[in-house]
Amino acid sequence: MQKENIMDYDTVALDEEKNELVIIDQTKLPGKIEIIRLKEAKEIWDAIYLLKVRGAPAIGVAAAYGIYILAAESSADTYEAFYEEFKKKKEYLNSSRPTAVNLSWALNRMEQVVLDKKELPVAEILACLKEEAKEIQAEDIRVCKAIGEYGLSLVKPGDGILTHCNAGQLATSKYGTATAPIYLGEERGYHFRVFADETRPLLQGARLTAFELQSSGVDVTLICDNMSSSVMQKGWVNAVFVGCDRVAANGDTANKIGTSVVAAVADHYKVPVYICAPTSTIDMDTKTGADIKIEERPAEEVTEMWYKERMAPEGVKVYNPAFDVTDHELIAGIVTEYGVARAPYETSLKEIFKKKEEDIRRKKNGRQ
Ligand SMILES: CSC[C@@H](O)[C@@H](O)C(=O)COP(=O)(O)O
Repeated sequence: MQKENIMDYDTVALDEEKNELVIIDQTKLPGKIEIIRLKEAKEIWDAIYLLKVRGAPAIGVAAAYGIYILAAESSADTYEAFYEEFKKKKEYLNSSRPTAVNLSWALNRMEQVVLDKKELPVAEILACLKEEAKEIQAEDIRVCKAIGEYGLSLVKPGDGILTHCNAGQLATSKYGTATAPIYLGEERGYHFRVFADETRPLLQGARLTAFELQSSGVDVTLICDNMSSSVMQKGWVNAVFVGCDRVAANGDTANKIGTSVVAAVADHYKVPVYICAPTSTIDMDTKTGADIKIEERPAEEVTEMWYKERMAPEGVKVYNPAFDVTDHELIAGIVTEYGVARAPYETSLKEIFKKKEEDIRRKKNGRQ
């Protein structure tokens, strides 16, 4: 049955009975809320590549359910055959998009289950895989909420907040990352004034962020990407909150193309830029932003997508990187579920991971 509000839908879900991945087709938003069901490897790969499901954490959750669904269809009767098939499917899904580290992070976590449960029959390994995928999603919700609390401590009621792309509920399982402080603040009467960059070329800010914030009753104003300087110059922005696709060990951050422009402008106007980053998006194996692979996407996204008529001359050269890297020097803080990391990030991010390890150890001991 059609629900009234986009916020009442799950961005990503598993239909356990039918063994299908259920997602909102985000390419149809905001015009149409269309729920689609996926089962085949190619369908899941396409959904991620074509941005039907997008945003680093949501991609991770979709990949976790996706690999479980594919594994559950396996007819392999030995562990070796099952694992061989699993690895091929995992590599295939992992090739759908290169920049958001949550994709490989979630798939590696799922593979670890297959390795750890080696001694069990395949049917039991499958049950463990399903639990792990569900836990990845449940964790995503807890993590976003914690990021929201830490983010909220950085702003005050009535503040103007600018965001770029969509790091909202539609990019996660709930709350979003960059929007989590906004949603929690809204519940507590902070009444932020939010500016959402439209985010060319695919308009995630206009189609998704403005849509979900407006649907939640948040005071949101849509601006074109070239207007951030104007609103900051007027003193309307107290902080920038953005999400990320991969944070390197030195704090350099890849996020949607245009984020580094916003950060450079914010630096000029002395507006702090906060990167809202679940630890699943922090890649300590990547030293600096220069080591992050930036996805390049088809020229048509720039020249014709979303337009009734072509917006550029036929045959014109187009450069269409989907992400850019914001230098760590432009970042005031990296807001994680374990607190806010500040420069120097090499040290503070290590401290964040230490807290995470302690937390995992504590929880494991509590269960024993
Ligand atoms: C919480 S989502 C963080 C990022 O993934 C988001 O800001 C972003 O850049 C999304 O890009 P997209 O190409 O739409 O997947």
